[in-house]
Amino acid sequence: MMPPNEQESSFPVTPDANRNETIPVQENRFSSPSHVIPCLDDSDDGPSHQSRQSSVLRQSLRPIILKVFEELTYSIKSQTGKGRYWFGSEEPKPNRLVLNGVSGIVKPGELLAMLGPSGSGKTTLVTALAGRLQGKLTGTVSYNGDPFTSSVKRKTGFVTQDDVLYPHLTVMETLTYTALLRLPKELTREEKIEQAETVVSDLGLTRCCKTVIGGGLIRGISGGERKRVSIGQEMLVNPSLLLLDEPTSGLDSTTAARIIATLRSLARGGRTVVTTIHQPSSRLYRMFDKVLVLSEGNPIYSGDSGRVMEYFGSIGFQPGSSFVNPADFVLDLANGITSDTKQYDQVEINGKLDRLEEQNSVKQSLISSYKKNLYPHLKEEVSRTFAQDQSVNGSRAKSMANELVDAILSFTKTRFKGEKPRIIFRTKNIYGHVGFFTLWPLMVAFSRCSFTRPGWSIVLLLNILGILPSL
Ligand SMILES: Nc1ncnc2c1ncn2[C@@H]1O[C@H](COP(=O)(O)OP(=O)(O)OP(=O)(O)O)[C@@H](O)[C@H]1O
Repeated sequence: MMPPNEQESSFPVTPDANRNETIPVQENRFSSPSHVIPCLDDSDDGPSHQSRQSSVLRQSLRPIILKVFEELTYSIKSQTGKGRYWFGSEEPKPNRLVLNGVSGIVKPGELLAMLGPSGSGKTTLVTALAGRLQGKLTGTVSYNGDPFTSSVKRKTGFVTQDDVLYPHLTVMETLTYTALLRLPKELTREEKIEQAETVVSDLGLTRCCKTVIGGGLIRGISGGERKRVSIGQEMLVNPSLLLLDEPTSGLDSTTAARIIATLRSLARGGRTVVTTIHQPSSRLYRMFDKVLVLSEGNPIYSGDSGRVMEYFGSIGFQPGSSFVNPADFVLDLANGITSDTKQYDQVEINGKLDRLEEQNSVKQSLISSYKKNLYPHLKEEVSRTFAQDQSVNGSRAKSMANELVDAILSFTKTRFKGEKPRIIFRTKNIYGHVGFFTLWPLMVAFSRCSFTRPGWSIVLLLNILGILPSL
């Protein structure tokens, strides 16, 4: 089957555009996932003990209200053009697009899965969202409307594909040391240890908590347990935003389902959870709230997981059977394989070249359909939520500005022994000039929340100009 020509979709709107309600977020707490099968000695933990631990965890949760990424593009220098011309000048290396115009929104309470064939850019995207991508990244990633800062970093958990764990420590030791090192100093040592114990219990690791992690030469816990320890390390700090790269790779379907259910449970507790995943079963797929499908770095679907079949059907791509796993269907499409292409596969008529051309044309058609049908609605939703961000930031900035004005008033009152604050404007004193010219632009910056925007350089300039007359 040749691809339908950039079909105009009858698909109503971007799934989320009409969905005003967010996923019901449970009580804002570190919820103990109900699905987690209790381990042998889990029964030792009394309910009061559990609730006390949960309350410790609840205190550290500061939800990231919204997360937006707009038109994200990432390119790398291709390694192919290494030949040298005469006189040592290097042949220019063409840039290779790894991500091309990726957009999306994830809200607290939601679990987003990024799907795509191997090499489609999932790891690159999740690394970019974690603020750890080196190189040329264009586009905007914002967290509650703000860029990635050290404060966001503290609230973000990132579980990488390759676990980095110390092989000689037991599971309990690993999580306890992580708790002691990463939890805030406001918590006592005992509370930190309790928190590690809660995570061990929540992730069903009680049975192996005294087993060493193991590694190349030392036999230790299983791959699934290892993955859960890595997730546990991030869960310990109770992140508002949890990013995971292939948390289920190499695991059996039951363990994988358990991990995804844990992630969904964490999302329902008020967190924003984003995970990459290779080949989810239909059972796993149903647990996702949203999916983003990538094909060679290009998005071909972004939205509600439950409406993926409806969307592709609306642009002319139907599955071969009605009992297909949606994840298999979209992954085939992302590879440019339709139900009809598979029949060609079996017959092997025109050889590989024809098939490749056809697959490329299917991919191009899907990319164009995304741009035409889904992207405009997504963009609208992004800008609508962005406006909400601005108002949230605005009110936050106003209260910060009020606090700042109060601080200035109390400073001037003590400094000038109760005189009215306008003394700042009259005095030739250096304090007056520095105070006025330094604090006024700062207030402007607060009220406009322009610390990270070009306005900040104007603020700096005003500061310098403000200090000059006093010298
Ligand atoms: N720093 C880099 N240098 C060279 N190539 C890179 C770099 N980063 C990413 N790539 C390339 O970009 C593409 C996307 O890589 P990425 O790891 O994001 O894919 P993926 O979808 O996570 O794949 P997998 O599912 O196999 O892990 C790959 O072809 C990879 O080779």
